[in-house]
Amino acid sequence: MSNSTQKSSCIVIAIAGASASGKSLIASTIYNELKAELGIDDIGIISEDAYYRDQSHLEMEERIKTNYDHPNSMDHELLVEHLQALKSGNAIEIPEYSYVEHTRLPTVRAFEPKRVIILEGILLLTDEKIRNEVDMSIFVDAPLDICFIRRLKRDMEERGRTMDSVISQYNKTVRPMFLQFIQPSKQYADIIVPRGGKNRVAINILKAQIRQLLGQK
Ligand SMILES: Nc1ncnc2c1ncn2[C@@H]1O[C@H](COP(=O)(O)OP(=O)(O)O)[C@@H](O)[C@H]1O
Ligand SMILES: O=c1ccn([C@@H]2O[C@H](COP(=O)(O)O)[C@@H](O)[C@H]2O)c(=O)[nH]1
Repeated sequence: MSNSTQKSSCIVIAIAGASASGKSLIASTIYNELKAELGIDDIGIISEDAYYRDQSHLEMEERIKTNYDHPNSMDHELLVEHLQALKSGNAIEIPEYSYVEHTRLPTVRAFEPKRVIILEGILLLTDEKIRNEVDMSIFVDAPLDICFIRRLKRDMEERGRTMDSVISQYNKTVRPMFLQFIQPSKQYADIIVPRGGKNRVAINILKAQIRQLLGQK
């Protein structure tokens, strides 16, 4: 539960888990289904990936070497600042990130305060400062081989990667950082969702819990 000292009517849900475990799919399913009940202005999704650090000062060959699965690659300070601003009723500007350029774009996404904010990202639960801002935390638990197959397909189709580059990054950083940081952060989850993004029973339970939290605010 949230340790935040600010009194807020905003509920923050964190969805963590391995890359390609189904976090975005669960987030967008909950968003689409609850938006019909709550209204489009009352629920929103924030991706932790938007908070990868800006690397525009680095050459491309340096950017490619960054370990994007280590907690230090994320600007969690800015994410915490943004969550606190939203809870205080202030709008924020979320950075836009390019997986192809490996840096922030010059554009931002304006985001108004909402009653429900769904955060999704691999490293969210590794950071106590983020955990303190969260009302309910979820860990999506899909087998790593399945995640790898999904990631290989997605990164080649959507993120401009070759098969060799996906395999090399997976062996060098994605898998080791999952084992070192992401998997142990499962201990901080309130709910563990097996099988990834299409677990209907889990999604219904999560929606019911969000409604209950809203009723308590
Ligand atoms: N349970 C599932 N069954 C089949 N495909 C899935 C399932 N969950 C996710 N996917 C697909 O796998 C890919 C990665 O899922 P995504 O939700 O984007 O992962 P993440 O946000 O955890 O990186 C997407 O193409 C998504 O549609
Ligand atoms: O420039 C970048 C930034 C991130 N990544 C990889 O993205 C995943 C996290 O995104 P998911 O949508 O949760 O899969 C992370 O594992 C990074 O390795 C990247 O390759 N390049």
